[in-house]
Amino acid sequence: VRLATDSQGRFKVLATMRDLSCRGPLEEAAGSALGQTLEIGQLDVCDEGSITRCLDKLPGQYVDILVSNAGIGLIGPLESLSLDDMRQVMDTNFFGLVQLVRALMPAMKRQRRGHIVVISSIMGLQGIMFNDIYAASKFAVEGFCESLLVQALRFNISVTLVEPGPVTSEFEGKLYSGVEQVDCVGTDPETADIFTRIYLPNSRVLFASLSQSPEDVAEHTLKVICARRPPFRHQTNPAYTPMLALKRADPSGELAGAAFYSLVFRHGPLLRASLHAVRLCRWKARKLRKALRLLGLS
Ligand SMILES: NC(=O)C1=CN([C@@H]2O[C@H](COP(=O)(O)OP(=O)(O)OC[C@H]3O[C@@H](n4cnc5c(N)ncnc54)[C@H](OP(=O)(O)O)[C@@H]3O)[C@@H](O)[C@H]2O)C=CC1
Ligand SMILES: CC1=C(/C=C/C(C)=C/C=C/C(C)=C/C=O)C(C)(C)CCC1
Repeated sequence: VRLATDSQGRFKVLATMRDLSCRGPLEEAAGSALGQTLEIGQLDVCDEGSITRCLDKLPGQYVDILVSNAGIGLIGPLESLSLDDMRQVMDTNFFGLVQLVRALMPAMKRQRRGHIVVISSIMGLQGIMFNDIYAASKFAVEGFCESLLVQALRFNISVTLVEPGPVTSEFEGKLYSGVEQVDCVGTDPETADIFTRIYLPNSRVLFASLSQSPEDVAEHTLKVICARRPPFRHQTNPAYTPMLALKRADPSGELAGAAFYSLVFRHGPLLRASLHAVRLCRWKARKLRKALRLLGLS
């Protein structure tokens, strides 16, 4: 919708979803752009036939820009997760992207033009406890794109990984409802305790304090799409810069491991207090911005 309602009218968007009966909210958000600069198509990234049918509707099976966004999360102790659920994550987040790129890249190569924009995650760069499979799927995405990049550049195709931290979408709610079903079956009591008493409360506070809106991520995505020389990686949340700096500072991985261990097991109260403080500052900043707007000062 952000692209389709671009004030300069630069984009014609084919927005896709796997279940077209859910298109109501998208149609509403698109408003007058619907049928003009925004069309809706069916596409399930896990279904090759659906990808082919969708692309067959495009002239020359070509798009200038692919934004690959479909993704699902999975949290919990490894022992309580089913292999089927793990495969579903890899199928959607990784093989879904692979299938899309494989289907779209030949036309981009023929045109010697295109931009592949992939919504990855900060977890494509740094693993987080109890997100083992989700992080693995995003690491796979990053390795795939990194390998593809040089060949793509030869054909004048740009590749960009957009790497958000937590985002306030339906993603978080889906994660937690999945956890209620998992109920830590098959895990030892100590691990179950770490997950339910340490990870979950910290993760909820972290989402509440540091998350971005989907609209904000959309603005970042628009920015990389419009860049004269699109970056290969683009992180959308500066709050995660220190976490990534630890990794860069010590390639052995020891520093990052020790820092996470301390945050989780030694300085939990400090972590939560800092996150609450961040949340308060953000709330105050929002209030201030609103007041300035009301006074006509911004
Ligand atoms: N929310 C977050 O904290 C973060 C999210 N991300 C990434 O951002 C992207 C968007 O997630 P977000 O909007 O937050 O989460 P949502 O759960 O709100 O949206 C994910 C979307 O992916 C769609 N989807 C899932 N499986 C398929 C499939 N097989 N084919 C087509 N579409 C599918 C879902 O459709 P349906 O409604 O049919 O299930 C849903 O619309 C994901 O790649 C995610 O990994 C990255 C960093 C943080
Ligand atoms: C950083 C951090 C934590 C959790 C981070 C989370 C939960 C990040 C979620 C990111 C998402 C959802 C990315 C989606 O792709 C802990 C373990 C609570 C404590 C230690 C520091």
